[in-house]
Amino acid sequence: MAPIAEQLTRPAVRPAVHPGVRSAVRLTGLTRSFGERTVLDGIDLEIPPGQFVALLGHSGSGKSTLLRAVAGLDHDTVGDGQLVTPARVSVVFQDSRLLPWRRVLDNVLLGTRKRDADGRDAAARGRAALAEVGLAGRENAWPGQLSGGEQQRAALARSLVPEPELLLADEPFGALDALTRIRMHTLLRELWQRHHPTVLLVTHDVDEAVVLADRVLVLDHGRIAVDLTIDRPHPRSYRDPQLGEYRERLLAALGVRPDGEPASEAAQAAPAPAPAAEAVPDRRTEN
Ligand SMILES: Nc1ncnc2c1ncn2[C@@H]1O[C@H](COP(=O)(O)OP(=O)(O)OP(=O)(O)O)[C@@H](O)[C@H]1O
Repeated sequence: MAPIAEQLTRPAVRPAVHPGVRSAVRLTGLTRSFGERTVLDGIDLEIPPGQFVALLGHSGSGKSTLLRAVAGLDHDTVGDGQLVTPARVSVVFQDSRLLPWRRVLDNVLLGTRKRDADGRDAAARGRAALAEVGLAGRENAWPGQLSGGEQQRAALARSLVPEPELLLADEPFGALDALTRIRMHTLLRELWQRHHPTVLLVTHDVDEAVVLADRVLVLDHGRIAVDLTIDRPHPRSYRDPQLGEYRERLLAALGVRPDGEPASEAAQAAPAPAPAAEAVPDRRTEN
């Protein structure tokens, strides 16, 4: 066995990349620790190409750690296990991470070659991505001239330019007001429909998870404690009673009553209140 000092500096296993293959995300025995604390404890998970997955869990349960591992960004953890991801991966965070001294189009094109392998002009792709997220005409704006929601739209546009096979999103709407968040749900689902990347969305918001995702995972004590298929067609509405059932199951798994009280204090489970509804349109009809 390696000495402790060596173990502590042993880098986490990097994702193996399969270029050119529209591959699944595959985690086998994934373990990640910070010092003595094991945050991910032998996670096995397979996500087929094109699936939209939401990841829920209590604060500190390791959601971001899992996402960072999949993104290959977990430089300060130690770990083990196997990780296979597609070649083209984009990440969107809670803050847009736009560079304030670069105009919006330049931000969207950051790190992109002027022409891609097929000879397509990057600037044209950047403009098209901005148009897709509703920011046509804002190419020359400074990030500081955009609202919070617009900045997140620009971050989504930036994530689209490399045509990702896997889109990782760490609470991308967490800092937005409720109405903007609902609009962003619609946008994200539309972008998914059009480009069909595999999506792993970290969120605290059970409603966001059930209205957007086709599969919801709950992370607890370093393991996937719940793996739930949301078998409802799109467009979905928060008012859908069957979505309400999924919501209650997930809240129960998180130890929360539908009225927001901790489950341990629940003498009786109260029925779920119906939140303000807005359909998330989706041109595809799913079974
Ligand atoms: N760089 C770090 N050094 C030490 N501990 C860390 C580090 N990053 C995360 N942790 C710890 O790992 C645990 C999981 O953190 P993580 O950010 O993955 O949780 P999370 O589920 O995403 O939480 P939240 O929902 O609050 O964002 C936490 O206890 C956190 O304190």
